[in-house]
Amino acid sequence: MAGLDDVFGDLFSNVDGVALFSPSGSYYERFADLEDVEVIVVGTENDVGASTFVELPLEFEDISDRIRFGLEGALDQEIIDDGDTLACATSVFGDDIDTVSRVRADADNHTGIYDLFARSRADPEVVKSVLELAIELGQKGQKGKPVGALFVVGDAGKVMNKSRPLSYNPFEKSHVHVGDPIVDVMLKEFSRLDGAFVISDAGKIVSAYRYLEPSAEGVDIPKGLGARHMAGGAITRDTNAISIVLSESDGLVRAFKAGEIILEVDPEAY
Ligand SMILES: Nc1ncnc2c1ncn2[C@@H]1O[C@H](COP(=O)(O)OP(=O)(O)OP(=O)(O)O)[C@@H](O)[C@H]1O
Ligand SMILES: [Mn+2]
Repeated sequence: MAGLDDVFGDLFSNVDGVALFSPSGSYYERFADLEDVEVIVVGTENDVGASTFVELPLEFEDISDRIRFGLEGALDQEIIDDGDTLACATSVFGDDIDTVSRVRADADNHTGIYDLFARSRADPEVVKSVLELAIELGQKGQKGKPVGALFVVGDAGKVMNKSRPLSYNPFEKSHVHVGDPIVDVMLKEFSRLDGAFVISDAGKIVSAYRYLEPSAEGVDIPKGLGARHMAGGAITRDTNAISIVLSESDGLVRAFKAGEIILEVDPEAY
């Protein structure tokens, strides 16, 4: 099998580092004695107590999203340099690591998936909570029926200025935050209603029922998507908010930042 080692060995020869995605403790330990190899652990939790760690907001089902998040995070945290080549080891089929990808960290080829969480106006935990809520809503729907929803997160003052109420605001005088289980139930209940939810940087629900009126000029959203996605994308170009949109028609959750679509996830995969 020496021949195969030569061929597959190219995948990890001369790499600048190894990124282990959610390794088990025993897997991680096997790297401890290797010399001259920088080991970066990427995962939703640092179970193995690695000293170099990039936290994932969720275990991205899409492998390229998972790897991009890890590399963009490692670049941002200055763990690796632009142009470094990494062997990224992750699991595709089961719980154990079964796949190695050789990937070059290219700062110019920046998807913004890490920035969406770590470099948005809103608190990363707030972005994560809203994304989880949208995924859950996509899985369950409202009383079994598919439901759509639009969450605009961060820079709430400006978002309020670029929108108008469709109805009375049920959150008018309340001081409630996303992530609170009762609030999550309320948000799911109100998702039947028209318009957008506006959420502050700190996660306070500022309003429901907002009709967004951003200028949609020059905003590029995937073909086939309608007014909800157009408004959700455009508001993130006119303000420093990000938006998370659940589509009633195709069931996918999409995130927008700076007028661009950054992430697309299928709730059924979680
Ligand atoms: N500018 C807007 N601001 C807030 N909500 C909006 C806006 N435009 C549309 N919506 C909401 O989106 C809903 C669906 O509109 P539409 O079908 O055109 O969007 P879509 O992008 O195709 O979304 P979906 O994939 O869920 O159908 C509307 O009923 C309304 O509640
Ligand atoms: Mn539609």
